[in-house]
Amino acid sequence: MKIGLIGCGNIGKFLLQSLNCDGFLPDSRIETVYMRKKQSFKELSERYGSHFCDDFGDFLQSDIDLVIEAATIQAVRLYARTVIEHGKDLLIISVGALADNGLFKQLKQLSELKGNKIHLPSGAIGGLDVLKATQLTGQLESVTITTRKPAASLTDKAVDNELTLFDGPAFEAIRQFPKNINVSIILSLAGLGAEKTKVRIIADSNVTKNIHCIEATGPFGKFNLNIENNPMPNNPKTSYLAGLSILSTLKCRHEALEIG
Ligand SMILES: NC(=O)C1=CN([C@@H]2O[C@H](COP(=O)(O)OP(=O)(O)OC[C@H]3O[C@@H](n4cnc5c(N)ncnc54)[C@H](O)[C@@H]3O)[C@@H](O)[C@H]2O)C=CC1
Ligand SMILES: O=C([O-])CC(=O)C(=O)O
Repeated sequence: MKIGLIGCGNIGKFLLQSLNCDGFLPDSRIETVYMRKKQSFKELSERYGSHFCDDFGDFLQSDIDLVIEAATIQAVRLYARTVIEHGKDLLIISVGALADNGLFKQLKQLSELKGNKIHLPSGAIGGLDVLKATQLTGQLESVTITTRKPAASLTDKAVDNELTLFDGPAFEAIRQFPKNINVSIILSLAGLGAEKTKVRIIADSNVTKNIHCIEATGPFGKFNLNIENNPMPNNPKTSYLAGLSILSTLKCRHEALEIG
């Protein structure tokens, strides 16, 4: 699989290392990277063996089948349509962009029309299989996620113990915390939507991990998931699992046997 990557930050470099240097998926390689800091091209290209470019047209013309977005919600708004219009599959990790129902529908319709796939990995959480199964049959009544991160990842304010920064629906949570609560939107897409999915965000001066606690209830029963994620070394806002979930999504893409 020939991959194009948008964004070369924390997750982007993790993917370059995993695919191009460590060979975790022997049939997949990042061929081209679109990023804006031209001064790092030479060094990065020597390290990872990919072609780096700052012209989006050149990026799309390069020999790639699938584009991975690992940048920002704004980058999804800017580039997702064009990627699909050019007949490429797309994997989005800044999935918070899809809280915008209009954009979500547009991308879905466009990919159906072009015969391309859009992959939305589970990111820094799990349990989406439970939400999808229960939602499909009207068995899901409530979904809540409580996210607790080291205070400095969420606020400049001094926090003594803990401070609840947000308590409300997912669509508003992602508007206020676009770099910290993409997980609430993948939950919304799998379950009850961004208006009914409830979110609490807590800045905690006593934790070093990114902790997500998910509760779902309905006639099916009750579901609880508590995940304590180690952060990525260079961006403590982002959990290591988010990068791993992209590798897993890539691996499953063409497999005959599907688990879960
Ligand atoms: N779905 C999930 O569970 C998770 C999603 N994320 C999201 O994944 C994304 C990437 O995370 P990190 O790598 O940790 O962030 P990062 O901040 O380390 O890297 C993002 C990179 O994208 C670049 N960038 C920004 N706008 C761009 C544009 N228009 N075109 C090209 N490059 C652009 C930045 O210069 C930066 O180098 C973020 O949006 C983050 O919020 C992070 C963790 C979990
Ligand atoms: O990485 C995490 O734990 C969650 C996160 O930043 C996000 O959902 O945007």
